[in-house]
Amino acid sequence: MFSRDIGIDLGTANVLIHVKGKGIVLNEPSVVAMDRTNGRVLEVGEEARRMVGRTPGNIEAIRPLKDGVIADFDVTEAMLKHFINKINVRGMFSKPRMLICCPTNITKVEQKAIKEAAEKSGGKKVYLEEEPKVAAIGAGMDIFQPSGNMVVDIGGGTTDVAVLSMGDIVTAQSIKMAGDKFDVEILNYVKREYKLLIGERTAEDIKVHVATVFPGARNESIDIRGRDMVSGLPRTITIKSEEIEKALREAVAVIVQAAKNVLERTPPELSADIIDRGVILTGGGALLHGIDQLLAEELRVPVFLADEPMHCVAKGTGIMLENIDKIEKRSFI
Ligand SMILES: Nc1ncnc2c1ncn2[C@@H]1O[C@H](COP(=O)(O)OP(=O)(O)OP(=O)(O)O)[C@@H](O)[C@H]1O
Repeated sequence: MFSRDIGIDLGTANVLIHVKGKGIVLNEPSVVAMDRTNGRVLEVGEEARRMVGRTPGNIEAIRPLKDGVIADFDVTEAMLKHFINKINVRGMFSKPRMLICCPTNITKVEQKAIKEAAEKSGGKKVYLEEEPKVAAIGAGMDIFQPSGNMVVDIGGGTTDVAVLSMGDIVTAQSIKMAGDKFDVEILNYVKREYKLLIGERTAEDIKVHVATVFPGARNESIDIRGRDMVSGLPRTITIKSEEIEKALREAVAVIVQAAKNVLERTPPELSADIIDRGVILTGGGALLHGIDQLLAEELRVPVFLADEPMHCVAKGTGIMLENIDKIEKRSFI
């Protein structure tokens, strides 16, 4: 009988749960729909996401995690409980141990808040681990050798850049520039250039279907609908890849700079390893068209996109859970 320890990638955009021996059993957006009048939770995850920007006055679709930290503790707790109940932890033989991934720069208070929410949701013992480390493991890097490995994990709320060696982070930087901010940049561009108001979901569609961040690398277009700011009426416009490349230029420059900062602080022996092994990109933001080419050009090292980049952290928790007994002996957050 396998033990039911579980790993959770508690992300700003998505929550993934990995059960030891089973793999990824849950992958849902981090969204909760609530009735404002009585505080009741109406929907969680995919169902709630469909409501974003489409709710009547008394219903609110909330994203309880913002910039990779807990913005609304009670709602985060309700969301975690819902997801954990969904995978039926309580029906398990015994309470599971939980390994939860969080960004590198969250405060002790925020760490405690995440742990408490997981314990209240049925965790016997809850461990927290830093996201870039687990992402690197999930991407297949052997970070336990005395050699340099560099990972750039671009999520919804945060981008974590880290150089790892011998199982630990040597240099790292976590910035609040990632997928969500790309959406905001696109939304603002459309507002500025076309005087058209669009929603978050539409901005994300543009990012996924036509965006590129490497000049000339993509040539797509998409028809989008929104509300004309002057007439107040619905209007359709066509957006091209080259426009979005310009709209995202400043935002991606911030990520490039963070990667450069980390490389500048990396000991020379480890830098040499990174030239040989390259940089691995993980997280949903790594799927942004052209980001691998742009980073390779700017950093002058090979850059690789991980297999299934959005699953790396959850897969990494699975690998770490295999070694949970060793992990238990170490001092954890
Ligand atoms: N094909 C794509 N192109 C560009 N961006 C994408 C694509 N697919 C997903 N994304 C973006 O990836 C982001 C979500 O990634 P992910 O699930 O790794 O984040 P997260 O782990 O929830 O966030 P964080 O690590 O900040 O807590 C969203 O902003 C989403 O729009």
